[in-house]
Amino acid sequence: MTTPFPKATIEGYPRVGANRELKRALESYWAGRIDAATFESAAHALRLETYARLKELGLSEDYAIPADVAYYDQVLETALTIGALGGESLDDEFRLARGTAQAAPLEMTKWFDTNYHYIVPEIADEQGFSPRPQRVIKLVDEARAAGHTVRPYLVGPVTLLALSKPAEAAQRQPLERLDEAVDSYIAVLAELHAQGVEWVQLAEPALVADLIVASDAELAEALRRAYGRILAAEQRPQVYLTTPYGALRQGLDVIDELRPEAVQVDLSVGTLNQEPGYLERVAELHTHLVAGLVDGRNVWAANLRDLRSKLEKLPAGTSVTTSVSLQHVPHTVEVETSLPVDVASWFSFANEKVQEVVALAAGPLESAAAYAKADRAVRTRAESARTHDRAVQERTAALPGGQVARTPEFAQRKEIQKDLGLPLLPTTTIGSFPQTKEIRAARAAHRAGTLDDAAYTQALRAEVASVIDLQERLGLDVLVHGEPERNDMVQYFAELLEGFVTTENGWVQSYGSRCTRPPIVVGDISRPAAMTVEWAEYAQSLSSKQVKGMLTGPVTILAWSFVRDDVPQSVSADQLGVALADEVRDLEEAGIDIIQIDEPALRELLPLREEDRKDYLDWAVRSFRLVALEAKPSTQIHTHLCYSEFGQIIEAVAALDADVTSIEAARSRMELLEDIDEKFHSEIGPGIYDIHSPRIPEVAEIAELIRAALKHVPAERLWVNPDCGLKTRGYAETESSLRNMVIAREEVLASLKVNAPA
Ligand code: MET
Ligand SMILES: [Zn+2]
Repeated sequence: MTTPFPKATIEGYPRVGANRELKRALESYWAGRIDAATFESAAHALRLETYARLKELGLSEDYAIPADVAYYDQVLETALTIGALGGESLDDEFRLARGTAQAAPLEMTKWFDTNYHYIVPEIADEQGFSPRPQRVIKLVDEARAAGHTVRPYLVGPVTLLALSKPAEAAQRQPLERLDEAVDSYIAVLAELHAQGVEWVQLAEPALVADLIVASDAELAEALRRAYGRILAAEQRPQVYLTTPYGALRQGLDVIDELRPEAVQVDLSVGTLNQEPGYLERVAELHTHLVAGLVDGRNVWAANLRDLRSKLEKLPAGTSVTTSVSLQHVPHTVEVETSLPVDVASWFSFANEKVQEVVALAAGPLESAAAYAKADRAVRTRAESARTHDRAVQERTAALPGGQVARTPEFAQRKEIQKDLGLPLLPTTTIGSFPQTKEIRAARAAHRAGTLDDAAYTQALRAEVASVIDLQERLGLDVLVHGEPERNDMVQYFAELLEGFVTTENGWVQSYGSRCTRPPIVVGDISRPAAMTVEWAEYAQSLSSKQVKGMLTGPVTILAWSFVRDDVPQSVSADQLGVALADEVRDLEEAGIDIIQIDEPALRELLPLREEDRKDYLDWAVRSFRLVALEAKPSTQIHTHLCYSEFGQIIEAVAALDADVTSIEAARSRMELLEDIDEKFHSEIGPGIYDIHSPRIPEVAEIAELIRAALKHVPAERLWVNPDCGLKTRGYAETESSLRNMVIAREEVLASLKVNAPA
């Protein structure tokens, strides 16, 4: 007798803890304040608390609760479980994730199109795959001892290998190792079976994306190969194959042939809009269907009646789950006591989403109260003046459609901007200077009400003055005010714009122990008053050199917030575009001649499917251009990008039409610049040193990088700057690094003059 798949489940749950208990335990352990046993027992207590809570919220059937736990990252832990990396201990995991004094950590990159970052396994040719099921068995046992029958979770073999990369000098691509990896999965599953586990979750989100390493067809073929064997194994739990984050294409037909015992599909509103007909296609599957109806990646209360009608189009007996793991949303709305009351009822965080899943599965007769509450939330939100601002809508409706362009064009602007009087190879920084303990303490005290506005402003101004003084002493050409007033480059703007709310405890895991608190776009966006002018103006008053105004661009603001689900993102992007354009105008009026609009997240929102990308890039580029559209030709507009490789979207970066583009390049040793000349017209500041490391770059190596850049970009177009902002660094290293940067620039400049034809 086998246990049937539960009627209601979720794909995953936040791991850090409602009060960020795991974060604290991790950081205490890393700092040596607690030992391994204390750490493990804190993590163990947190897991059991989570299981008990989920049960209480309604996930009471056996195997309804996923044991998707990981200390650092689920990809890394799966790789350790199948023995793809060597090592398996706690310290092995942290060594791989965080590096040591001798060894660099593994790379980290974005998990599909979310703001979660996973650890990229690097697989060496000589690395065998030896099953290490103990980690998962331990989770099963500890849950059992507490009376819970949980469902072990592993990233599936196709996704694991598609997201891995070959170790240095490895000849073989990870996906070529699929058969070996599958052997190890089979062994792990056999061990789970021996322990009496009846369901295991294998997550295969790679199937919903067009990846650079493999096309949709290739991934579907890998799926066939891998699961053909996994499902043929005799000693195994029933397989729950999940496909979150989007719609399957060819993978869906393969799954229908393979027939794992249960299959999850993402049926969120967003995915169904992208992929019309998906609901009908999945309804035809010949397996137990688990409908991912409750949207796991946003914070909006579900329209239960609408979702229930979708569920009714699926075969009788279909189970209900979330579209993706709930790890992307905060724990609970309950603790948010300072949200406006009307707004609070529109939100569902993780716990509330669990209740939605349960109510959907039970139906409107059994859960009448939940449906009535959902109806009310849907109605009041649609009717609220907070979501619909007539003036904002009229303003964006009056904008020209399609692409917009700043005039005159770049070549003419460049002539006009010569009046800025900048030297050849100008030096600058990306914006933030170290956020000192004192600044953080002042911000906390101000928040807590123990430091009044005047004293807080005074502390910030003193910091700005010292940052300006430092840059003057170092001899930088274009200065910044240092951004001490910003807790975060997105939250700062969200707090000052209409149309956003921010939470007090809405933490979500970004990576490892790192959490962020994304603001929420609730409605139409506008700018009630200038946001950055007082700081830029004050900084400019202290120097005769130009000070750059510093703005975060529309795409990055949206990428690092929870967005609306009642309008397309392009609508919010246009609204942000014109709001920030007003800020540009006010900065110009305050005498600021250089304005930087940061778009580090431009690559992040790139859709998983190839055919959706053009559309995205069109509205993304448009929103940036709206910000700069009315800028005076004499105003030099900069942009800054980092955090990813931009090769794939380099044309869109060029299309931003900034006058100067600074871009992360030090780690790839200027590779990016190889064919930049044909694709790019603007001036460019490839990051000349890596700010992610405390290491102080030497003059010679910076000079070498500048020379490497000069091979691809003429001196008239080249800027010299670090890779990114300096807010995570200390002052001592910042000062030495920037000093070396300025000296290196002088050296290169001198040799250019010597070599120049008379
Ligand atoms: N202006 C910002 C800073 O310097 C840009 C950061 S990009 C992640 O911090
Ligand atoms: Zn950056």
